[in-house]
Amino acid sequence: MPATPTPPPATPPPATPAPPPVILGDEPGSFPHGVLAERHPAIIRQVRDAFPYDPAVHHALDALLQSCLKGVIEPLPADAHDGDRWRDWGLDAYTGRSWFEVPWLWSESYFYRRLLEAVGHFGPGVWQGLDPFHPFKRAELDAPETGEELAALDALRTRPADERARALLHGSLWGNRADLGFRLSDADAETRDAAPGLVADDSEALWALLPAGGKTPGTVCLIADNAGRELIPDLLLAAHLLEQGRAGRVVLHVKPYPYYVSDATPADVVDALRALTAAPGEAAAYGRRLWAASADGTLAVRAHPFAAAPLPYAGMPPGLRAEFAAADLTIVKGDLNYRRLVGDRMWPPTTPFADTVAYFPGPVAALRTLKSEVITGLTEETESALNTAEGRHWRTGGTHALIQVRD
Ligand SMILES: O=P(O)(O)OC[C@@]1(O)O[C@H](CO)[C@@H](O)[C@@H]1O
Repeated sequence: MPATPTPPPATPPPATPAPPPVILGDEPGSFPHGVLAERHPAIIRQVRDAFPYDPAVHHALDALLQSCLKGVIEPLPADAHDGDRWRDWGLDAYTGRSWFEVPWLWSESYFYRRLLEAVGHFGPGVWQGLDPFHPFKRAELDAPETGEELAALDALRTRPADERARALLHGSLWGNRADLGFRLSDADAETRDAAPGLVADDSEALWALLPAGGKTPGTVCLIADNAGRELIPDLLLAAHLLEQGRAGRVVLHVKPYPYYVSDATPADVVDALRALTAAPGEAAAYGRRLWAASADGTLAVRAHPFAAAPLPYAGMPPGLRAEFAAADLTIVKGDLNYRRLVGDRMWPPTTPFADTVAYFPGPVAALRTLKSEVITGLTEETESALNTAEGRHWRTGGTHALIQVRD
C-alpha cells in the first residue's frame, strides 16, 4: 500500500498585532497627567466662582478637589439615579484606585459626573438641573467673533452650491477649535494661527456618501461636540445637507448633561437656534429653516446616555449601533469623540483609520482639530514632516485638523 503523503504544514494565519495599550494619566509631564492634575482643579475653581453656591456645594467641591489631587476614585452615592449604569461602565473595578492609574478616558468622564454631583445638578435642591458651565458657554455665544462668523453667511449665499458645501464643512471642522476646556489649559490656543491644509483629507469620500441629483437621501447622524461656536456651524452644515437634499433627516447627537465644560446639551441646541434666528441677515434664514426642520422632524436631537459614557464607541449599546447602522453617514465631531471612535490608545500615527473603526456599524467620518495625542491614518511623509517642523506639538496644539472617512 502506498504511503499516505504527509500534508504540508498549514501556514499560520498572519498574526494581528495587539493594539497599543490604553492611555493612562500616570506619567508626570504627559498631556493626560496635566489634564487630571491641572485642568480639572482649574475647572473646579472656575465653576466655584461662577455661581453664588451655598456652603454645602463649597464643601463638596473642596472634597472633589482633594480627591482629584491626592485621593482615590470613590463610589457614587448609594441612591444615585445612574449608579447601575456606572457600574456597567466599570465603576466597581476602579473604585479605590488612583484617578491617575485607570484609563484616562474613564477618569475624565467620571470627573465630570462627580463635579455635577458636587454642584447639586442631579438634585434635589435649588441647583438641580443648572448647567455649571452655562456662564462660559453664554459668554462665547455673545462674543463679537460669533456675530462676525454669522455675518460671513451673507456673502456665502450667492456662491455656487459646491463652494458653499466646502465652506460649511470646513466651518464645522474648524469650529472644533472653540473648546472651552482646551482653552483652560492652553490660553493662547484661540489666537494661534491654524495650519493651512489638513493632515488627512477624505472630504471627497465624505461627499460621495451623500446622494446628490435626485436620489432619495437618507439619515445623517452628527455626533456633536462643543456648544456655541462649534455647534452653530454644525447646525449650518445640517441645514445645508437638508436644503440640498443630501440628507433627508439629520439626527444631532448631544450630551445628556453638561460635560467637558463646553460640550453641547439639548439646552445648548436651543440657545444656538435662538442665536441664529435672532441674528441679522442670512443667519436668521438658516435659523428659521432649522426651526421648521425640528417641527417637521427632519432635524432631530438625541441625548443618549452613551454620549457621555467613559468608554470607546466600540462598546456602544445595540440600540445606538442600530441607529448608526441605518444612517447613510455618521459624522463624529471633535477630539474627545475621536479618541472614543478610534480607541484611546497611542496608535502608531500611520495605523490605517479604517482598521481602527472597522467595528463601526455604518459609514463614518471624523472631523476634528488635533488637541490630544491620539492620531491614526497619517502617511509616513505627513507624520515625519509634522515631527520635523513641530516635535510633538502638532498633536495637541489645536492648529491642525483632519477629515477621515471609512465608507
Ligand atoms: O473634544 P474636544 O472638545 O474637541 O476637545 C476636548 C479636549 O480639550 O479635552 C480632552 C482632554 O481633556 C482632549 O481630548 C481635548 O484636549
